[in-house]
Amino acid sequence: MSPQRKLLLLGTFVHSKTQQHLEFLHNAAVAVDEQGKIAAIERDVAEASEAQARLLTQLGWDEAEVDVTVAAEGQFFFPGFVDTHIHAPQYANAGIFGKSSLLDWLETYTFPLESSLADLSKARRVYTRCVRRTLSHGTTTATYYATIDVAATNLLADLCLSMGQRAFVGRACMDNPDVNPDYYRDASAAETLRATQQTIDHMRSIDPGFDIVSPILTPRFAPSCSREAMAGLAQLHRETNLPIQTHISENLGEIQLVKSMFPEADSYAGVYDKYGLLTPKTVLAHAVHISEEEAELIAHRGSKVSHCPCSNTSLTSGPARVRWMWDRGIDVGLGTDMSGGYSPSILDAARQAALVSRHVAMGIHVPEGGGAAAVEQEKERERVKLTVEEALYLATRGGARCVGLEDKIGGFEVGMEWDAQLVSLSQVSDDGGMEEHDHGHGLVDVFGWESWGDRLAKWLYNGDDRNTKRVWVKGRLVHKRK
Ligand SMILES: Nc1nc2[nH]cnc2c(=O)[nH]1
Ligand SMILES: [Zn+2]
Repeated sequence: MSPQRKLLLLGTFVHSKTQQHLEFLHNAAVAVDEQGKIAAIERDVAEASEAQARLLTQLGWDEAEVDVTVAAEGQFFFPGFVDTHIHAPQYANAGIFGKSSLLDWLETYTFPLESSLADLSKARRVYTRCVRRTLSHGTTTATYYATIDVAATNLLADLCLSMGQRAFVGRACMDNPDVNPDYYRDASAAETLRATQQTIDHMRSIDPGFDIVSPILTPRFAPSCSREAMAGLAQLHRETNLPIQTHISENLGEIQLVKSMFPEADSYAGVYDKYGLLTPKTVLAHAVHISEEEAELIAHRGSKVSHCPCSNTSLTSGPARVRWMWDRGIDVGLGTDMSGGYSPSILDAARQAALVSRHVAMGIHVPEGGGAAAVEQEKERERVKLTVEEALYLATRGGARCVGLEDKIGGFEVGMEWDAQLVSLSQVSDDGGMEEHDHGHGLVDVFGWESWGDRLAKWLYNGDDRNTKRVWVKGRLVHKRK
């Protein structure tokens, strides 16, 4: 890859300071070095030009070696989104799920599509589009499931690297002949491990430090794996410290299936724990129906949860309880779970997380007739609702923690990497029209009197890819909207 130029970004920067608070840096400047790292931040200067001059002097950088990007009025820089759970091959099915729920959806829609991507020209089309599309929605890091096919999985890794999306790429492991169809499964546990190793070797050859693209060990979900395959993947994790991803407790039928298949375990989480897969580097997608004991076990092991609200609604899996998981000390991020979820957008996932938390609130029974119990339940209803700040935290820093990148991405701090998006919200002109340059800027209208907090709320609830003008990963410009 050709060496990158240094960057200087000027204007308003917004990021999560904590889970509950956004921080707004106005008239600020961020300097990014050739390695894509934030070298310095200057805040609260009177004018952008002053910030620029100060930073260049402080760093000893020459103006000629720096590319400058200025966020105009109504624009701001925001950390790139982290999608902690997405199926790249299923992109071709986004929106196609009818009235299915998990187990029949897998059989009817998903396995046939995934197996067809052994055709590499088809895989290239779908994967190229998936990476481009998610980048255009501001996803700078994606934790992908691929398929069982080694060549197509390696191709996905190649495409992420060449298009510049930070990615964890997992070959789907599924060797159980009783659950997986004959036309789409690994021949044996040994084959599962051998094929997985081939994808690890490939990713090491294209990105030796796993800087942009990293393998992730991917037992599809307990029912699709033999005990030997799960134990073997856990052994591989202990040898390599590679991350792990899988699904857990998404659907009631699935939970029954796990119970009948693994009588030796106390629970679904107990199956993964028994076979060594519950680790601090494990991301568990869904966790809709986990019990108190399972939550305690997951928290104790330090495993993370990818909350996939769009998928959980689309496949009628159920409403996952983010506040409840946070209360128990579980780190949570967001996943599109495309195409269980129909949307490729993490902004959309954040919005749906906020809405689903309100459904959780509405499900809390408030006894009639008032009294202390009713007051408590009313308070609880309020408490479980996610705020705008919390939803945007889930989309950025929360996701970064889930995938072990909290020191590198998710916020703007010196030493972190420049994974960011430039967001633009339309300014309404005095006559109620749009400012000339704002045509085609999407659904968000800013009148000018809104606080910055309110602007972010408008973006969360009505924003889309039309608002994402530029996207960078590790300092490299990876998407630009005309
Ligand atoms: N949502 C979802 N759940 C799964 N469980 C096993 N495989 C899948 C999948 O592809 N999507
Ligand atoms: Zn999934």
